[in-house]
Amino acid sequence: MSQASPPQIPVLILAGFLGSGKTTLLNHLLHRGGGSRIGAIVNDFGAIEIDAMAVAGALGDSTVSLGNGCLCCAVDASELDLYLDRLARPAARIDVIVIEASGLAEPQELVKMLLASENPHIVYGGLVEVVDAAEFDATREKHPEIDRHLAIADLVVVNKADRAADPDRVIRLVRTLADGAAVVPASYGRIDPEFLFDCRPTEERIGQLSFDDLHRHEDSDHEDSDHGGPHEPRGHLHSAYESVSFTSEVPLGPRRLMAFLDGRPDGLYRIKGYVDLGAADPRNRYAVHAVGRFLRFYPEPWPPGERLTQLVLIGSGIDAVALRKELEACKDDAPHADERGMWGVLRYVQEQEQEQEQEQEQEGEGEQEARG
Ligand SMILES: Nc1nc2c(ncn2[C@@H]2O[C@H](COP(=O)(O)OP(=O)(O)OP(=O)(O)O)[C@@H](O)[C@H]2O)c(=O)[nH]1
Repeated sequence: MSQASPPQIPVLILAGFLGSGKTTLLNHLLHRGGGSRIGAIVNDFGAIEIDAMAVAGALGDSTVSLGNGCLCCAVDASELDLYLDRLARPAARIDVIVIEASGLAEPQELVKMLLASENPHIVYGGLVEVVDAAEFDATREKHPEIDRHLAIADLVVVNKADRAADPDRVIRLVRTLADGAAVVPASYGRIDPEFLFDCRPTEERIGQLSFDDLHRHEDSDHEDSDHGGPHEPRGHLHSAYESVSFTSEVPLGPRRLMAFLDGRPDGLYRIKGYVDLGAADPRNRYAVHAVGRFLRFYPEPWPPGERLTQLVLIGSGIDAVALRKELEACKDDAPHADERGMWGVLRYVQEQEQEQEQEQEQEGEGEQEARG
């Protein structure tokens, strides 16, 4: 028998602003990762673990969920270590671990936590930043810190190329900010998995991401913001954001829900979760995603046994009490569906189906482009 120690498992960090497409990309990897066994740690910002639910089906017991708050603000790395231990045990036979950060996490904090890990079975495998090409300018304007995240990335995925008015301009701009890291365009996170499994930081980059350097980044955070709670370094994106969770056993009426969504305040940047539309469609639940002004519904059959509306709303300057009250007012358990009630919802399903059809047609083309 060989005495050689088993190879260390690379741990990748998948980061990127709210709604940029991290979960979509992770799901793509899980379905298209070839023979590699992927373990995932999913960190949700909201109290309901929507992202973890979205990947759990594909992974079974190789997913670990760290909900309700940013992992980057954990007091120490011990909780993360515990989960890494679980995934890295030889019996799990995992080849690569992906940590999906919350959309408000500070990537350098996560890198620091991984570099501090004493687990001999793992090695830091690089930072992947996902960028929403359609929202990039607006996000940078609001959060100039994003530039810093790109500067420490090992791979930047410029996602939602299908939605951006001029994706090439965004790609060029990202290249100037990404400090030599690889930059690949994508739609629906469909990149060649090889990019990730090969994105180990170069020696140069390990040097760049020394503790001293990361602390330096943290110091500058403290200078440029006046937000932040007692346990959160100021300047962290999430210090300005709040999340509201809403759960209901009573279905929501489609008309009422659409009125709520159409009138959502600008500060409410992200909504995600699952909605029970009751008699309007008893067979399906509706996954809902809002990112800025973008809104989509994805109907899918209810999993056996569970019928619950679960939503997470994330925004800055939002009125949590008022939002909860508005959602309460959407409840409607009328036994018969109002025939036209679903029209408003279906408008946002249809477009997505068309997009995906177009996407499927372009898929081969896109992958070729990503390779080039
Ligand atoms: N048009 C388009 N939509 C996309 C693309 N990638 C993701 N989406 C949609 O964008 C929404 C958000 O995607 P997610 O993958 O949940 O984003 P995320 O980064 O995990 O979100 P948070 O965890 O909340 O930060 C969903 O409705 C996705 O279907 C893309 O390339 N093009």
